[in-house]
Amino acid sequence: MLKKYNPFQNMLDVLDDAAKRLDLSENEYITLRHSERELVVSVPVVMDDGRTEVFTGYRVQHNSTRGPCKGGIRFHPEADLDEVKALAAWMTWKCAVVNIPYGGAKGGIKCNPAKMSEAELKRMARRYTAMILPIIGPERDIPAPDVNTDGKVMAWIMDTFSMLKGYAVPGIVTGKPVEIGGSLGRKEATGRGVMLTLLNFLGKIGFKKESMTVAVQGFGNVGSIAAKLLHDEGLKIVAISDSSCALYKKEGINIEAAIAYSERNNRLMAGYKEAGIEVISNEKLLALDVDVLVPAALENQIKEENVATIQARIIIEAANGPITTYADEFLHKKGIVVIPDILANAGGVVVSYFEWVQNAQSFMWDENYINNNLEKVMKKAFEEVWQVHIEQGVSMRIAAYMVALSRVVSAKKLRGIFP
Ligand SMILES: NC(=O)C1=CN([C@@H]2O[C@H](COP(=O)(O)OP(=O)(O)OC[C@H]3O[C@@H](n4cnc5c(N)ncnc54)[C@H](O)[C@@H]3O)[C@@H](O)[C@H]2O)C=CC1
Ligand SMILES: O=C(O)CCC(=O)C(=O)O
Repeated sequence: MLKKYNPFQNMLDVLDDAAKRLDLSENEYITLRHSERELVVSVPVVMDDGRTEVFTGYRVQHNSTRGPCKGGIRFHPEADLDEVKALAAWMTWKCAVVNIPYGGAKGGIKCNPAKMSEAELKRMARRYTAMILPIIGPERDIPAPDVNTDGKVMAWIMDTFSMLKGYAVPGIVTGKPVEIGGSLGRKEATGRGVMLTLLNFLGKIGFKKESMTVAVQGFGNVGSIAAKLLHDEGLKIVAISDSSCALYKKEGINIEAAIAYSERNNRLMAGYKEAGIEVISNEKLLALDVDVLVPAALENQIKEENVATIQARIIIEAANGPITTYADEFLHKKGIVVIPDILANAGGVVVSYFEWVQNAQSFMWDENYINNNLEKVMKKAFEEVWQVHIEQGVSMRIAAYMVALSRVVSAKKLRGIFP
């Protein structure tokens, strides 16, 4: 029987370690071991067959010291309070590590979107919005897409919030369609940030990117775009997977064809054919002998049970929390580099920040401007983390937490809200 891993406990383990290395007293950071606010809501939905089903929804605000809370909303059968608490805290650290003026939040609804019609999903998203309305707002807490949510869901949330306010409020969500105030480049931003961060890292260690092999677990928004952009940079994507299958091709998969297939096939790769492609198991994908492994699906994918099988030289965490604490320590001791989630996948929230600023200005920036600014923010954050990593001799994860935690603690001191 597999162990149940608690992602919030994983977050606390790293937080305590970083706090110790920063020489923080418990008083200075104890509040950050707790969420500021945790809202659990019942979301009744009339299903297409006339039954009423009551889903459980969450919105957790971990910390708002540095600005309004920010973070995505996921629809997933395994969503629970501990998961959403961890994801909210990771948003606090992520926004601090890239130094954008936000705190951290996250939301979720425990449901199986694969078994729901679009009409049911829409009614659920609207009702959930109404239930969390008292704690969200463009100056308080701004949702965005995450697993199984996208621009369409953000548009429903924006519409519901706007209906209840009586006027259009585009700044209530980010990641919405461009036609209603979304930002150019947001859809690609998380995958772009993953690509930029990997290139920043390769630049430091002097590896040549051309012909490096890559395996990507998860082929949704983040994984498919990271795969496409890494492929465009000359890396060879030899394996991809999603919840329906995992695929391997030694010579490199045709990523554009794979993305086109997934879009036609309800975002699933099962049944995809290409000369020389093999179906493998998800476990085998994680254990492939590749240069770079990109977990881009869910938490706790690399854990005690399978960490010894990992052969990749570099793991870049496109997903939030894909590696448990035990596995992280194991990989560190083995010399496998892990580029941590709060740095590697921060591109999404950076462009969300640009979207929110554009909404406040009622102005639209062009895509080159957005991508160039994203690149600058990601580079600066990488350099800051790298410096701590080298100077303190700690893993990049601990270094990233140290950068983030010192920013949040110093903001708390400045605001005089200590402890
Ligand atoms: N969407 C965004 O802007 C951001 C997302 N993230 C994180 O990236 C990860 C992926 O999110 P999205 O791409 O947005 O979600 P998505 O819903 O677009 O894609 C998730 C993908 O993972 C696959 N998947 C699910 N379970 C799997 C399993 N056991 N094995 C292999 N594949 C599996 C799904 O089939 C799908 O292809 C999550 O951890 C999310 O929190 C992080 C930063 C921003
Ligand atoms: O774009 C955002 O506001 C947050 C995206 C997100 O949920 C994440 O970075 O995990």
